[in-house]
Amino acid sequence: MSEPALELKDVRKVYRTATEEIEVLRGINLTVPEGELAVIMGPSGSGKSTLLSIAGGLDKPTAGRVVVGGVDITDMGEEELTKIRARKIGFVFQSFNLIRNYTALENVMLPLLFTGIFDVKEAREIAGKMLEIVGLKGHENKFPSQLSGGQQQRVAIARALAPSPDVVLMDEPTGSLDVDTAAKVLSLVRWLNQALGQTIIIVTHNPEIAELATRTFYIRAGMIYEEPPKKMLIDTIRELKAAGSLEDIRKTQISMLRLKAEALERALRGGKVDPSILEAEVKSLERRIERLEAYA
Ligand SMILES: Nc1ncnc2c1ncn2[C@@H]1O[C@H](COP(=O)(O)OP(=O)(O)OP(=O)(O)O)[C@@H](O)[C@H]1O
Repeated sequence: MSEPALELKDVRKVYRTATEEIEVLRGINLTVPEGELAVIMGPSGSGKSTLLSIAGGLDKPTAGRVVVGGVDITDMGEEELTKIRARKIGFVFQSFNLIRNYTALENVMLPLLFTGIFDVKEAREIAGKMLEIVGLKGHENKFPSQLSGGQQQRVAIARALAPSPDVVLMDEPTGSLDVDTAAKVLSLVRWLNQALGQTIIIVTHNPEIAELATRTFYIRAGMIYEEPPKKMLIDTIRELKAAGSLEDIRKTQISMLRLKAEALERALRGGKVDPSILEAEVKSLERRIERLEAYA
């Protein structure tokens, strides 16, 4: 049984300026089960970025609850939230947001170190594997300025996925890329969702991105609506089954998930993690491992 990777319960957001109040979100109920690739569309100014910031714990709702991987993050303080975000939520932005004077490998290592559960050696190992998975083997020591736009976005995707978060949130991930590069990045995103079982939520204007979705939502006038499911991604799944390296990548992902579970248990023994939160985290990791083993 899939559990929700993300739940928004009656989320409201009101922005107050000196002269007016804008109610951008008017009671959003959204459940994205584990393993889905959900796309949220909507016109400019409809509140897509606001929704994503709230889902990712970067901003607080005016009312309502936000639950990520079984953990309610709504009222968490900034210190706890920073670590929870690093372990449970990955972000990919339109403008890549890589650190200029860090190499590709160091950029991917950074969120792993922020989790507070991995040491430098483990972070380096996982970061190297993730860069390989996104097709950037051999580029580990390059700085962002030495990489193309598409390569930089792949580093950002590796960075978001490296801690095996419950959910990866992407805000217009191809908005800065030309058409061909965008298509390549999108097929990588779809492939990562299918191969790794990674839950991904994308907000976008671009109707082409909705073609990738296992679920499509529209946001309009502060409310969210789900579109009926489109065709299954049968061709992609066939394609993926035919790919020789898929098995190896799933094994790599399983080993990364196990490493994270071990690191969490170590952190618990060291008193670094709240035990009530840890239980939900370890369970969600176990479910992902089971799902990946079942694919094989
Ligand atoms: N910090 C803020 N203070 C006041 N109003 C804000 C703030 N952030 C966003 N808004 C307003 O909230 C509304 C929703 O903005 P948001 O960026 O979430 O929309 P969006 O759907 O992501 O738009 P786009 O597709 O153009 O990026 C807009 O009217 C915007 O002006």
